[in-house]
Amino acid sequence: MTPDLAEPERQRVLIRLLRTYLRPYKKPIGLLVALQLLQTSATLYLPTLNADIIDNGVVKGDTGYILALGALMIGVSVVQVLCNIGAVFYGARTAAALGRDVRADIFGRVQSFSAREVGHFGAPSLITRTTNDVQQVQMLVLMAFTLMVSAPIMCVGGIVMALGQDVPLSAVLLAVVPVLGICVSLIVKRMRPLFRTMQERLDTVNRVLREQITGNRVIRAFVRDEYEKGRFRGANQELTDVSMSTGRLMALMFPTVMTVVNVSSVAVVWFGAQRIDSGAIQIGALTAFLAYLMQIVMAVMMATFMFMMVPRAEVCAERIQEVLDTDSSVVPPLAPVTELRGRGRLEVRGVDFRYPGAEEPVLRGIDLVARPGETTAIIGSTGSGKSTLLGLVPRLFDVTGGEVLVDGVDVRELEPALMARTVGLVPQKPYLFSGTVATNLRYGKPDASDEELWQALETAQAADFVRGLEGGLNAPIAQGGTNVSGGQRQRLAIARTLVQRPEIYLFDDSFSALDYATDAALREALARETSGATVVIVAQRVSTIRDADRIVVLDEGRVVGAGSHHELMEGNETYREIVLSQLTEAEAA
Ligand SMILES: Nc1ncnc2c1ncn2[C@@H]1O[C@H](COP(=O)(O)OP(=O)(O)OP(=O)(O)O)[C@@H](O)[C@H]1O
Repeated sequence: MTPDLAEPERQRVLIRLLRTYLRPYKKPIGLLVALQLLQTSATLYLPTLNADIIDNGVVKGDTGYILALGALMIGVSVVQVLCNIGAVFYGARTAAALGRDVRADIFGRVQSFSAREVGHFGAPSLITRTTNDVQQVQMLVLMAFTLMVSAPIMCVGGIVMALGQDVPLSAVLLAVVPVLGICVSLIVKRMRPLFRTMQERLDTVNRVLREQITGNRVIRAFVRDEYEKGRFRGANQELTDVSMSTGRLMALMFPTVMTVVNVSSVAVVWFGAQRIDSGAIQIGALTAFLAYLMQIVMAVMMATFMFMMVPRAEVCAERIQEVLDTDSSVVPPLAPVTELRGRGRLEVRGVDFRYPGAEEPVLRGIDLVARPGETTAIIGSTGSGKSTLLGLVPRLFDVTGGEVLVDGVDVRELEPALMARTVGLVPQKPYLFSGTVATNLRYGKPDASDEELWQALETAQAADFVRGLEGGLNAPIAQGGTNVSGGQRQRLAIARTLVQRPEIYLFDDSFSALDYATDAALREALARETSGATVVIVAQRVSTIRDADRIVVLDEGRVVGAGSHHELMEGNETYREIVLSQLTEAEAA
């Protein structure tokens, strides 16, 4: 799904992301750079001071000199430590702020997505991108703040200071630095593709896990635990394999670097001893030289650490940017209509709809009108396009042809808040959020009073069951509403829409999990409650819709008939077939 970008392009994506999100933090970044400069200079100065103490204090037995320079060394060390603390503090704070900002923007973008974009990325991948991917970029930033200033200065400064101690001895550096550079870049190069695979496999683990948690009941019912365990084991093993491969490369890095360090230390001591023997340098200079060698190697090591993180962060940045650059296919109107003149007349005019990527449209040339004060029912066989049609009204998707009008205004022109006030959809698979019964019912109208909630519950035939719950309105609801039954969930979802009091009610097969008596009682109460409103009911069950003012029959995405129950029984073969598959001739009459 993620396009495979070329390496330079991927680097540009990371740089663009960092530039955008670091721009507001110029001041703290400037401060931490200054602090890093100071602390690195102090670090570089210390071995020279040490050499001075040895050569001019210890060797000559000058205690006063040792004390004076010792005090200076303590002062320099204090400056170094304080600057380091300050730099780490500002670095961590800025990196955390960057992470927060990127996460907020991804979340905002995902919220604007229609079902089409969510389907394109997949929920697990969107979650990984918002959490893990952002964290990788955040970690790189933190590392860069600590090292980007200090590592190059340490490296170059170390070389300059080493040259200052003894030029011929510095020839050792000519061999050490390139050898280190080559070893490290070879290892990093091999790591890049592995990191990309690692993020993708992490996505897979998340997907499998999510599916297994969501589908837990089905897995139990089919006793497929072993099969699912195997599936997870496979995904988990693949992630482990790629992690092991990167781990092995990282493990290779340390012995390689340490070998170079040790060999070069021996070389420095060997040549240094000869230089001391010949009187060219003093013992202090050799000590300082060794310290600078260590600083140079440490700088290269730290830079390597950072570069090891770059490929992974690049992959993550690309995945983050992909989400941020994706526009919702349901675009908010440029000049939104904020008020409607009417009571919620719904008209579907010549509507076609094709799902993204599908060859055939699922709806073709649909015309229908649902008027205020009337109940319009839509019936049709499974897969005939009923849910799709309802979804076009609150713009879960936008039509691919024709138009959907509310009080004569195209829904694509409506201000989202006005849309929410006007159209209330009870989806086929209602979703309840974690919280309480009350927080769920107030979802569309946060200021609704308890009386309003109870009234909606009464109408939805859910009052008795809520009264029976411990805590009543404050009874806890689990994520997805998994701690209530399917029928109870449906009724709570109906009550939630009733609390909102929209002008157009869309019930998508919302009575399917109810028994006949509850279904009838609910429809009767609903008729009283929603009188004056436009009600559209999608149902499979004939008894649910036979009393509707108008019944629209859908077949393979087309309207094949419309009228009252009796009219359709007389003249519509598709309707007759559906009805007679559920009722006898006598019952249907
Ligand atoms: N997200 C989607 N992507 C692609 N095709 C889809 C999608 N959702 C539904 N479809 C297809 O569109 C057609 C109509 O589906 P829809 O859910 O609207 O039917 P329905 O009449 O509501 O069915 P049911 O009575 O079973 O709920 C089906 O053939 C289905 O395969």
